[in-house]
Amino acid sequence: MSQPALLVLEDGRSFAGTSYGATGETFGEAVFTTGMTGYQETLTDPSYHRQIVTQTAPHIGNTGINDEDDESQKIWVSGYVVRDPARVPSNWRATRSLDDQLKSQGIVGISGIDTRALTRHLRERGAMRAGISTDVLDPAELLAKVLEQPAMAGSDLASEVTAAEAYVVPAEGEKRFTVVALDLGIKAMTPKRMAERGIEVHVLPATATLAEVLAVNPDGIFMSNGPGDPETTEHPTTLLKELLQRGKPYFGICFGNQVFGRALGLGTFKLKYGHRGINQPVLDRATGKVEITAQNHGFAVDAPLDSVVETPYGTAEVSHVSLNDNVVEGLKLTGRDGKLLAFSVQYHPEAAAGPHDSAYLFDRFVELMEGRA
Ligand SMILES: NC(=O)CC[C@H](N)C(=O)O
Repeated sequence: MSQPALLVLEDGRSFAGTSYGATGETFGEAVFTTGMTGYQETLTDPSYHRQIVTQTAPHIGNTGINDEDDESQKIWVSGYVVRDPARVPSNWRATRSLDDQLKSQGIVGISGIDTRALTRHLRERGAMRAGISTDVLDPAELLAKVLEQPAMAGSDLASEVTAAEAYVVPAEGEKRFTVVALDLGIKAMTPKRMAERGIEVHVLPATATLAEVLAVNPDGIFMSNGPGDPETTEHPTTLLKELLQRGKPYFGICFGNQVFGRALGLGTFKLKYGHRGINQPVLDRATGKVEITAQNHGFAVDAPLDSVVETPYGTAEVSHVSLNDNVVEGLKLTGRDGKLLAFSVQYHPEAAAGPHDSAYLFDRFVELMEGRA
């Protein structure tokens, strides 16, 4: 029997629907993602920790859940909003239904609401705190609880998702390089993309010290995606400054782009409703090429697109830009001789899910470590 459920946003807008996944109550920042496929990767991306995710695609769950596509050990979204869930999953890899997976992991969701109206509301008013409940069906009562929740701005969440212990992802084939990857909420596909290129990846917890990083004797440093406000990344930012000072090649993705920006002396700010989906156009300013990218970010680096910033480590510039709204999508650092020293992107070249246009960035990291970039 389906049970009624209620979604309430912090500005008082509410949507009555049907329970989906687990019953109970949950809170988080309401955001939307436009990916028509890849919900399994979305749900298990640690960057979605403490967010209630709405899928703009109306039919979700069609391909069920399989044993291959998880990006981490569990589902991280705090709540899930779907217009019209599949009643029967159908895919040769599916081992269970999305509904069962949400239930077994205690993820509270809601279905049968007008997700177009919700998305338009979030686009106009901005991402905001929200709650879903099957216990409290009175909007005013649930709103009072929503208003007690912490805001995403100022939230330090990487410590809640990072690995407890360091681990190694071995290189596939011949080992060519050793990289330290600081886990701020890393997705499984990221070390895999490096391993495929002969990189042995030492994934270290977000709290790793400079001494612990140097003990690995890495050829390069990587910082991952992750949840929360980049203004709270004091430790990784200081660590990165120390590593750039030592001339270590660096590659960062998403949160790792924001940490890089902060290490270079740039600020970060919260976007109104962020970029989430797998069809986001980005311009590579050096080549004029457009990449269609996977994205999931609510914050961005604050820099004029034509800025050339002299830093203690080299010259920093904006390398990539969003063609939807001109948000900074990548940074690069070059030395006096014009050679690349470090770079990062705000989007997801590991492409899980998403198009593979940006895979060249992992090759660029290899070239950087080879001294050929
Ligand atoms: N996927 C990410 O790394 C997101 C980074 C950061 N938490 C943001 O929302 O912008």
